[in-house]
Amino acid sequence: MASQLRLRSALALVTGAGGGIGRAVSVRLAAEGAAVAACDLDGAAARETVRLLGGPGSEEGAPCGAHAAFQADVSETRAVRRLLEQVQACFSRPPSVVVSCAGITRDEFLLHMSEDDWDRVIAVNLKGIFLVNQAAAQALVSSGCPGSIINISSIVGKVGNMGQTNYAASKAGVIGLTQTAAREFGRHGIRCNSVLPGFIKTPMIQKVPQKVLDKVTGMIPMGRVGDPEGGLFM
Ligand SMILES: CCCCCCCCCCCCCC(=O)CC(=O)SCCNC(=O)CCNC(=O)[C@H](O)C(C)(C)COP(=O)(O)OP(=O)(O)OC[C@H]1O[C@@H](n2cnc3c(N)ncnc32)[C@H](O)[C@@H]1OP(=O)(O)O
Ligand SMILES: NC(=O)C1=CN([C@@H]2O[C@H](COP(=O)(O)OP(=O)(O)OC[C@H]3O[C@@H](n4cnc5c(N)ncnc54)[C@H](O)[C@@H]3O)[C@@H](O)[C@H]2O)C=CC1
Repeated sequence: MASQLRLRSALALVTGAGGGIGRAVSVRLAAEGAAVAACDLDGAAARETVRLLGGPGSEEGAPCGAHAAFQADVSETRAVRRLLEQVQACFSRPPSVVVSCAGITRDEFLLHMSEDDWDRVIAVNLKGIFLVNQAAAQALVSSGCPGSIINISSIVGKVGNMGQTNYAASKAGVIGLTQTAAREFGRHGIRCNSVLPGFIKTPMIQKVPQKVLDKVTGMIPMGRVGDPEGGLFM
C-alpha cells in the first residue's frame, strides 16, 4: 500500500499519453498517486487516457480535476510553450515528473528515404524532446522546484535497425541530449534519464512486416515482444 502514495504530491506531464506506452505510463503514475497532465497530438486520445484514469477533465474544456488532458504538437515551439503554460494554469504548479513518450516512425531504407520522412521523425522524436525538456526545466528552475525528466529513446538508438536511419538517429540523439541535460540540470535538482525499450506491443509496431517481427522476436530471450504494462510476471 505504501507504494500507492509514492507519488501522491507529484504532478506528472506525459506526452504521447494517448498512445500505447504513454497511456500505460499515465495509468501507472496515477495508480501511485500522481496527478497526470496527459498530452497528445490526438486530443481525443489524451482525453480517453484521462477518462481511464477516472478523473474529471476528460471532456474537452472540462475543469481541471485530479487529471487533465491537453492537445499539443511537441514539435511546435509555440505549442510546447502553451502546453506548459496551460498545465501550470490548470494545476498551479509546474510538473515535477515529465515523461516524453510522443514519437513516430516513417520507416524506409536509406536508399529511398524522403527528406520529409527524415525531417518529420527528427522534428517529433528529437526536437520534440528538446522543446519539452527545455520548457519543463525552465518552469521548474524558475519556481525552484526539483524534478525528474524521463525521455523515451529506443534500443534502436543504440544498435540501429534496418529501415530506420531517421528513427535510429532521432533516438540516438535523445540519448545524447538526455546525458547532457542530466549534467546541466543536476545543479537545479532535476534528474534526467532515458529509457531504451525493445519491441513493445503498441500501435507503433502494427506496420512492421510480420517476417521482420518474427526475425527479431527470435532474438528475444522471452520469445515475445513486451507489453506496455510491463507484464513482469506474465
Ligand atoms: C544485437 C541485437 C540486434 C537487434 C537487431 C535490431 C533490433 C530491432 C528491435 C527494435 C525494437 C524497438 C523498435 C522501436 O523503437 C519502435 C519501432 O520503431 S517499431 C518499427 C520498427 N521498424 C522496423 O523494424 C522496420 C521494418 N521494416 C519495414 O518496415 C520495411 O522492411 C521497410 C519499410 C523498411 C522496407 O519495406 P520493403 O521495401 O517492402 O522491403 P521488405 O519489407 O520486403 O524488406 C526487404 C528485406 O529486408 C528485411 N528487413 C526489413 N526490415 C528489417 C529489419 N528491421 N530487420 C531485419 N530485416 C529487415 C526483410 O525481412 C526483407 O528480407 P527478405 O529476406 O528479402 O525477405
Ligand atoms: N512500441 C515500441 O516497440 C517502442 C516504442 N518506443 C518509443 O516509445 C514512445 C511511445 O511509443 P508507442 O506508445 O509505442 O507508440 P504509439 O504510436 O502507440 O504512441 C505514440 C503517441 O505519440 C503521439 N504523438 C505522435 N506525434 C506527436 C506529436 N508531434 N506531438 C504529440 N504527440 C504525438 C501519438 O498521437 C501517439 O498517441 C515513442 O517515443 C516510441 O518511439 C521505443 C522503443 C520501442
